[in-house]
Formats: sequence, C-alpha cells, structure tokens
Amino acid sequence: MSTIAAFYGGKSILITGATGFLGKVLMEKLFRTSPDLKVIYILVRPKEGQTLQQRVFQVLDSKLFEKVKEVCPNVHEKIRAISADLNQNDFAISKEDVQELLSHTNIIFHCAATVRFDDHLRHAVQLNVTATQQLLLMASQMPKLEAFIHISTAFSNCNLKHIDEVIYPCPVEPKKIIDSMEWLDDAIIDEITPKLIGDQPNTYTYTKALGEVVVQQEGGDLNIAIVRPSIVGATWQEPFPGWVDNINGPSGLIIAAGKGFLRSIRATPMAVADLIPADTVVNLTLAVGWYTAVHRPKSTLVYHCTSGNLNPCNWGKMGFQVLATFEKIPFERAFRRPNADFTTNNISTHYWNAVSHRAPAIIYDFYLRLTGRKPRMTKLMNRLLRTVSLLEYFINRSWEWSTHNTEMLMSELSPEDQRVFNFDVRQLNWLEYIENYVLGVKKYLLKEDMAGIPEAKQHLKRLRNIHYLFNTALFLIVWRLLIARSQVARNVWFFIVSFCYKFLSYFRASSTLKV
Ligand SMILES: CCCCCCCCCCCCCCCC(=O)SCCNC(=O)CCNC(=O)[C@H](O)C(C)(C)COP(=O)(O)OP(=O)(O)OC[C@H]1O[C@@H](n2cnc3c(N)ncnc32)[C@H](O)[C@@H]1OP(=O)(O)O
Ligand SMILES: NC(=O)C1=CN([C@@H]2O[C@H](COP(=O)(O)OP(=O)(O)OC[C@H]3O[C@@H](n4cnc5c(N)ncnc54)[C@H](OP(=O)(O)O)[C@@H]3O)[C@@H](O)[C@H]2O)C=CC1
Repeated sequence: MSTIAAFYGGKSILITGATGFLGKVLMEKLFRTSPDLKVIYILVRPKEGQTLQQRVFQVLDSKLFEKVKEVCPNVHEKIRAISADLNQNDFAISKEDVQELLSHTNIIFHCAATVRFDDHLRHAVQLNVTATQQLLLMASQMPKLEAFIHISTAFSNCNLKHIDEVIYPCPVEPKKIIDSMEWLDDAIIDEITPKLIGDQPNTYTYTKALGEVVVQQEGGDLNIAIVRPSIVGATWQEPFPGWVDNINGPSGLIIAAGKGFLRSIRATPMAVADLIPADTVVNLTLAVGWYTAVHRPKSTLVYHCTSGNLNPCNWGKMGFQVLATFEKIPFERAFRRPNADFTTNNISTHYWNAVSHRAPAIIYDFYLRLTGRKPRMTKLMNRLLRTVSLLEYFINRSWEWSTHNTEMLMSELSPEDQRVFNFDVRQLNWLEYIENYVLGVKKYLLKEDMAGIPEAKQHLKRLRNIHYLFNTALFLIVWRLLIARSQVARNVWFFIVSFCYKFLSYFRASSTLKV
C-alpha cells in the first residue's frame, strides 16, 4: 500500500485553480489514488452563463476523469465547489463557506494564478501576490491545517542563470507593491512596470517571484512548501499519455506549426527545452504535501520540478520530433504544409516573418475578399506572432536548476510510493513523449478524429502541389520581368537556351549514329 495515498485518505483538501490545467490533473490523481479522501473543496469563480455545478460537471465529464469514475463512483459527492473570486477582497466567499473551510481543511494546494505573460501588473499582483497573502491569512486560522503547498514556477527567478531551491529576495518589498497598486492609476502603473520588473521578462514571472516572498514573509508557523515546475506539458503516463486541455506554452505552438501557420521561429536549437509533464508535477506535489505534513521541515522547502539537469532535451531535437510526428499524424485542414524552421538572428526572423507568415496571410485574405468572405488570416497571424514574441525569451536561453530537495524527497519515498507517485524524469523517453503530446493535442485540444488522418494526408499532398505550382509561376513571372528589363538577364537566358539546344542536338545526333 502506498504511504502517500493512505495519507490523503480521510482528508479534507482545499485546491485553488482546480478548473485549470494542472488543478484538474491534481484532482484526478487524488481521487484515483485516495478514493477514500473525505472531500476536496475547490474555489471556483462564477462564469457568465454557467452555474458552479455546471462548471464542476464540465470538469468531471472530461475524458481525464474516466478512470476516476470507476474507482470512485461517488466522486461528484466528494467535490464541494465554493463560489470564490480570488480577485475580490476575502475572495467574496460566503460566511458559511469560510467557516466550513476554516474548520475542516487539512491540506491546501494553491494552484490558481494568472499565467498570462502580458497581464496588466495590477491584475497579476492581485492574483499572484495579494490572493496568496489572503489565502495564507485564511490558512493561519485553520486549526486542522497540516500543510500548505504553493505552486510557483521555475522561472520566477529566470533573471538568474543558476537557480537554487531557495527563495530569492525581490528588489522592492511585495507589501509596497501591493499598497501602491491600490492607489496608482493604470497609466502610471503602465509607465513604471518596465522599471519595476527590471530584468524579469514579464509581469507573470515577476509577480510569481513576489508571491514566493509573500509565502516566506507571511507564512508564520504554517507548514509550507513551494513547488516550482518549469514548462508544464501534456501528461506522460497518467491517467493516460498525452492529455492536455489548454493552449499555453508548447501546446499552442504545436497547433500553430501543425496547422501550417507557424513556419519559422526564433529559437536556439541547442538551448535546453525544460518541459515537464503535468502528471510528474502532480506526483511531486502530492509527495511534497505528504512530506511537509508528516516530517514538518523547520524551514520552507522549495522543490524544483524540472527536467533539464536530469534528462535534458534541446529545442532542436524537440522541434524535429514534433515535425516528424506531423508526417505520421497530420492535423486536419492545414493552412500550409507543416515545416517550421528555427532562426537564430533578428534579420532572418524579420525576413521569414514577412515572407512565410505575413505574405501568405495577406494573399489568403485577398482570396477571401475576392470570394466574398470576411478576411481573417492577417489578424490571426499578427496574434500568433505576438504570442511567439512573448515565448521567445524562454526558447533562446538555458537555465540550471538545482534539484537537491526533489532528489532528497525521492530517496525518502518507499519503492511503492516511487512507483505510484513517480516523478523521476530520468525514465522519460523524449521521442515517445513528444509523439504522444502531438497526438494528445490533436485528440483532446483540437478534438480531431483519428479516422480523418487519410483525408488530412491527402490535403497535405494537395497543398504541396499548390506550393510547387505557386513557386514555379512566381519564378517564371520574376524571370520574365527581369528579361524585359535587364540585358544581363537576357544574355544569361540566351546562353541557357542555346546550351540546352546544343545539348539536345548532340544527344539526337549520337542516338541517330547508333541506329
Ligand atoms: C516546431 C514546434 C516547436 C515547439 C516549441 C515550443 C516552445 C514553447 C515555449 C513555451 C515557454 C513557456 C515557458 C513558461 C512557463 C511558465 O511558467 S508560464 C505558464 C504558461 N503560460 C503561458 O504559456 C502563457 C502564454 N500565453 C499568454 O500569455 C497569452 O495567451 C497570450 C500569448 C498573450 C495570447 O493572448 P491573446 O492573444 O489575448 O489570446 P487569448 O485571448 O488568451 O486566446 C486566443 C484564443 O485562444 C483561445 N484560448 C485561450 N485560452 C485557451 C485555453 N486554455 N484553451 C483553449 N483555448 C484557449 C481563446 O478562446 C481565444 O480564441 P477566440 O476567442 O479568439 O476564438
Ligand atoms: N502551465 C505551465 O506551464 C506552468 C504553470 N505553473 C503554475 O501552475 C499553476 C497552475 O497553472 P495552470 O494550471 O497551467 O494555469 P491555468 O490558467 O490552466 O489555471 C489557472 C486556474 O486559476 C484559476 N483562477 C484564475 N483567476 C481566478 C480568480 N480570479 N478566482 C478564482 N480562480 C481563478 C482559473 O480558474 P478559471 O477556470 O475560472 O479560469 C484556473 O482554475 C499556476 O500557479 C502557474 O503559475 C508553473 C509553471 C509552468
């Protein structure tokens, strides 16, 4: 029997961000391995046109939860959705619900965050810093609380090259930032944002770093740990390979490349692609929850959940394997044939953006206009290029994350726990993982049927023929224009024609002689 699974039995667990990518995988694993847990409280913000229950049903109806329904048929009864908005004071939770949370919660997993790189600083601070502070305050009033696990990111200190499992101080105290957000107006915040974030690439990593400092400063006597995953990708093994349901990070780029929109990207092929499967992150998180509650370490431990130092894969290898998978498993109705290249400097990036991205979009929009339809490709392309520009920082650098605490934890687990809560990325076969990832994007994100693969392959063949035809026509037009205007081009043309003529005459003469 797994010690960790047994530990969660009978427990009341609070999860924030349970409707998000990582939150769902966490909840699934908890129910599957500890079906006798008492209850999972989830803080869910109301969404227009959907009741809280509808949101919960939507999560449980996903394929991700199919196995859970077999081992824990009453899973609906074990989820208690609480209406809460982490952007509001006291999360806008009703008094009765607060009381229930305070008196019952044993473990907290704080996953909710804004993960947008371009979020306004005020909003990013509210969700990634102030909400963490408020949750800690709530946690400090929970008599039965055994552990508080905060999910951060391995990139919270990405301004450093070597990152240890420690909380680094921030140049400006989080409290000062929180205070200033209350009285500064948006225009001033916009103006000071670049100065505040300094050498951090965006408001996301900056506010996640502030969030960690808040955990350190305001954690009081709580039993806290921080988990820092790198780039979270589709599941590796559990509950099945390749599950993914949002377009963040690599998933969005895989779609863009597979549909033929993304043809070139500024990336360093040799830079380490520090991807980590979602189920690996969840297994480590649950092991951390158990360890923190049972062993009660004296200080707040930080755990890096990264792959680069144990089983590195670089962007070149990853890109190659993604493209190779498209040959076997193409996406339907591609705009162009998938053929994304890596560029390494600004000039070639600008050139390929103009030639491979903007020009085809303009031509396609022109065609849409001609056929009486609304042009949309240029807008979509601009959006894609903006997204790519926000991700570029992370695909042109490598980082070294130390993993002493994570390795220490692995050695503390029994063989059974190491199997059930496996977070040893050394066992990961990248080629197999990436193939399953692309397949997962096709099945679970794009909702494409595998039966459509022959038609998708036919479509790619047609695109290839159109491509050859277009290139030939373009070459002939350019050449014709050159001949009309330049004596040199005319001379070259006459030279080639007379050479071909002589060659053919010689060939004909020699074959006549043989007869
Ligand atoms: C050859 C290949 C190589 C591969 C090579 C890979 C390299 C890959 C490097 C990654 C490196 C990251 C490393 C950091 C790791 C972290 O710690 S951060 C966690 C991950 N966070 C991210 O990745 C956030 C990045 N994304 C963003 O910041 C924002 O999405 C962007 C880029 C600003 C885009 O914003 P936007 O243009 O406003 O787009 P947005 O409104 O969000 O959504 C656009 C469309 O997608 C839809 N959409 C949005 N979210 C979702 C969702 N979750 N599910 C489904 N649809 C959605 C929307 O509905 C919308 O559709 P329409 O309504 O227009 O029909
Ligand atoms: N994905 C990644 O690559 C990485 C993620 N992380 C960290 O992992 C954690 C989870 O990320 P991930 O699952 O990918 O993110 P998602 O964007 O998929 O999920 C975010 C979750 O937070 C909730 N949330 C957002 N705003 C509010 C609000 N105002 N009130 C209540 N809930 C809110 C969302 O709810 P709703 O469904 O209503 O939108 C959703 O459940 C984050 O802390 C992130 O920083 C770290 C490294 C990499």
